[in-house]
Amino acid sequence: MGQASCGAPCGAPCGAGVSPAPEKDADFPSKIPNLNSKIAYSGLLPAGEAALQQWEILWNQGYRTFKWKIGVSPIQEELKIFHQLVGALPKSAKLRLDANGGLNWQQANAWLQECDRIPQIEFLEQPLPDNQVSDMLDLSTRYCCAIALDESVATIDQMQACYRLGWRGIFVIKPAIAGSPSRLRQFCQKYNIDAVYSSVFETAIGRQAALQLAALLSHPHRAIGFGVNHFFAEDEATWIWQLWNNS
Ligand SMILES: O=C(O)CCC(=O)c1ccccc1C(=O)O
Repeated sequence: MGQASCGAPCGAPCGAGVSPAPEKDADFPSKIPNLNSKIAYSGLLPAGEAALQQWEILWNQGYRTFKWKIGVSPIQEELKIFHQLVGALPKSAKLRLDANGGLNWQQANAWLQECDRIPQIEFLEQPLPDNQVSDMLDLSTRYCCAIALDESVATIDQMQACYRLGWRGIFVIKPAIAGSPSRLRQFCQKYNIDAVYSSVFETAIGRQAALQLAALLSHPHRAIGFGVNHFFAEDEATWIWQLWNNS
């Protein structure tokens, strides 16, 4: 769990412990049985300038947390779009930045400096390549902005290794690739992991299984990363639900 203040030198309120505002479940009522819970979804934005148009469409569908990919174009270009995006987003919105391990040390520091000035930023995800966990631990002590690990914690063994190394920040968990659901449940519950459950664009069946785990184990104040259906030409969840209810 995040704490109220991180002790970083900026003195600003720390994002790590701040609960995102309660959100409307974007897929509510769910087309999948037994998933009509109050879990909020994070809407995935396209990389680059396209995000400037897309966020509002998702906002109007009920999304209040968004994820934007960074580390794709030159940093100065991305920072410019980032400031436009943050300026356009309502103050109550939350924005997650996902670098997919695409930044170097200097760029990660530059992004975190920017993030520390912007309260809407919920976290920066996987700033450095997956094998640079010690450097990400180091980064997490330098800034208020929370950091999430994703590629570094792809499997349960990796989650355990990072926990042993001292990682107490956010774990982005992809149930479809993590491994045994019962081991995953044990790990999350035993160590009270600050978990963000997230999609890997799985099939409708994989999505249903992942959402069930997410409903059980997700940090209650964090949106889950399953707001991805707009990236598919067809809504598989609808398709499979119709298949099962064709009587
Ligand atoms: O996590 C989310 O919010 C959306 C899902 C997402 O970003 C994603 C989807 C498929 C494969 C990799 C990733 C990723 O987190 O990098």
